[in-house]
Amino acid sequence: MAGAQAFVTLATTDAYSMGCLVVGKSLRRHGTSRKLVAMVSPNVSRASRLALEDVFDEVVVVDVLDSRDKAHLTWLRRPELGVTFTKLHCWTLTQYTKCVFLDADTLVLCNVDELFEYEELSAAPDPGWPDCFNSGVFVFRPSLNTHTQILEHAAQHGSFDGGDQGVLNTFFSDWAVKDIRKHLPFVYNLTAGAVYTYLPAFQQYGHHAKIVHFLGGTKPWHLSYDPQAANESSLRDSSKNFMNLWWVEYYSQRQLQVQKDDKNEDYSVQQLVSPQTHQTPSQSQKSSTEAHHREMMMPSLPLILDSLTISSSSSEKSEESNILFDVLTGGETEETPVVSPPSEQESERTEPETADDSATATGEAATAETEVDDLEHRRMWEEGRADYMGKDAFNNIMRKLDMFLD
Ligand SMILES: O=c1ccn([C@@H]2O[C@H](COP(=O)(O)OP(=O)(O)O[C@H]3O[C@H](CO)[C@@H](O)[C@H](O)[C@H]3O)[C@@H](O)[C@H]2O)c(=O)[nH]1
Ligand SMILES: [Mn+2]
Repeated sequence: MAGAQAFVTLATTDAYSMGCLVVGKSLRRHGTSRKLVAMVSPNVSRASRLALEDVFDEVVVVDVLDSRDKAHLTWLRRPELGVTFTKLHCWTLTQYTKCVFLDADTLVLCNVDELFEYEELSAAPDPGWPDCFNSGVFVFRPSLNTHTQILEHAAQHGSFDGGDQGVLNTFFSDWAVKDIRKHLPFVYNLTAGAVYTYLPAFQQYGHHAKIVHFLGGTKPWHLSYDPQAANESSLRDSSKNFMNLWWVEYYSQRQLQVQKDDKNEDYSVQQLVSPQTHQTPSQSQKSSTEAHHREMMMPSLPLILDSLTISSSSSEKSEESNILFDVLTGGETEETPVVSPPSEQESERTEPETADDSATATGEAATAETEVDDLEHRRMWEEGRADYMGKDAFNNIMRKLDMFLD
């Protein structure tokens, strides 16, 4: 049998912990069957760690590795990135046979468990220099041997960008040309900047986005929720909408509560395996920590999803996701038509099929067709394949939320 597999992320500060929380929640929302591991440095606060333990199977404390490569980092104008060397510790997680690393500034939009079919080292091209891979999303095999080799390589050759991406690209130096199967499709590491640099491609393929990466100096947690963007449907605002979607995921507390309860079944087993990484606080401790965490780190934002996921007392997970679906997308309670940005399927569908149909027949056919569409939409949603660029675009979701909260 194949050994355990895990998604891994990293935070060396409380701010990046907010990102990790969203990575974990978005993976759970889309029903991953793999373990979730967060690596944190010792300075990450207890409140942040406890919040992470609610979502992740393991929270592993790792030492901070610093590249101390000030020259290169200053040149990159991101002096803080030396700590990204800490990422290299992911190779020590040998309790897993294969892992997928996700930067703390990524947001998962659908189930991406198929990534485990790829081999080390698989990654998507970096948008700035596509012969380099971006190290925000990559598939790897934990191995102490590889870990030592990479650290030795780093000590000897340094990093051309001062961060982990430079080291990893010179270590796995044949990535660009050796084996195309190790090139992940760009939709697994879609950088918000791609929207601006190649808008027509984004219009063509943006629907297939699977993981968004907020690469660069401005992270979602630096900004606050922007209702303005939520009301705009221009594709150029998609990166802002992704930011808003990030905040919705961040606040999805109740949703998390239910999934956490589901997870608890094997929580104790996990504890036996790795007692050093798991201090399980009591339920009341957890919720007060959660509240504390929110007070400490969250700016003043409406707790949208708290009031949204009203059905969290239900123990049926599928029922839960149906109700969430209804509230987010209109579903059975739909009163006004959802306005979607124009898309090919959309415009085809609204065109009358034949001009000589009687009004009643057309009406009936249209109703039947809408029902089929609704069912298909619901099925896609339940499979974790929400259409964030179309029907489930943030502005549509917000419109429904506003209706619901009124
Ligand atoms: O103070 C920090 C900085 C980074 N990180 C972690 O390291 C990752 C990478 O840093 P990030 O700020 O996300 O870098 P990017 O803006 O994504 O920049 C690029 O350059 C980095 C340095 O080479 C690579 O690690 C990234 O994958 C690559 O996308 C983060 O997501 C976190 O997981 C921390 O925990 N604390
Ligand atoms: Mn990143």
